[in-house]
Amino acid sequence: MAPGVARSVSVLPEPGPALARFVAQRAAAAGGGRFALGLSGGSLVELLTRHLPPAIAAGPAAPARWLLAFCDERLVPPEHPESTAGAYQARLLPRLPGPGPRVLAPSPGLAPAAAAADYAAKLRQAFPGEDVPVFDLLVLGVGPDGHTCSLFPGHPLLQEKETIVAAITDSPKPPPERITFTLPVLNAARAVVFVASGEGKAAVVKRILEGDEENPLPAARVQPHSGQLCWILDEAAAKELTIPVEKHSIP
Ligand SMILES: O=C(O)[C@H](O)[C@@H](O)[C@H](O)[C@H](O)COP(=O)(O)O
Repeated sequence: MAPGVARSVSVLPEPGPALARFVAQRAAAAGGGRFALGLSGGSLVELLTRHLPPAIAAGPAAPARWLLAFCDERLVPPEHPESTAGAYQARLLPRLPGPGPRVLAPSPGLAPAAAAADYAAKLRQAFPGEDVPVFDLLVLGVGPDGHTCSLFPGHPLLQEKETIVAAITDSPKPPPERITFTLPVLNAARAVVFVASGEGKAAVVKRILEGDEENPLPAARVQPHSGQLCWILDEAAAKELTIPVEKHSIP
């Protein structure tokens, strides 16, 4: 693990409520300022839809001061069941107390390279003066192959150092055409939390958290330069770990 990164690993019977509390706590810590939050898709949509509204209702984390963006997006119409932004907008946002967050979503109907450029322009506008947007919190998932966002093992995008949003047209995880934050954005965040559940993730979680590979998996390359890196796992995803973990609590 990169020096200086404060990493915590929490193992809980059910990661959802803990993740929601973590997001709510970080949002509340933003005080009266903006809270810039990036969300990934997949199983996180249901997890956050179910658990974030009650966690927000209980505290001072006002979504009206949030900037909500998506760490990657599948290039399908917003109403398509595979659309990450579409899923959050249909399922999570209506359950947050109004007025809701400012949403930064990719523009639909563009070709991959144009969609990436358009989303990067939106980010630059939302983070004026920042070469690389600095999010307060990024919530990421991890695939069984170690991908995160739409950054896949062995893909040239892992070497991307300049652009903040890249297009991929050969995603091994369907649909094939996507856009994604690049590693510079992920590693600029003040805090990153990964969530992984289920036995199917146990082997890759062990590789990422305990391995020291010459060619690290994409999720293992997420080492926020000045921030906090948290992993929230259920017992099944953590079952192959030998490192010390926090049981039943998050930092
Ligand atoms: O839109 C996506 O596909 C995600 O951003 C992707 O990176 C996801 O987080 C992982 O594939 C894990 O997905 P699950 O949590 O559903 O296993």
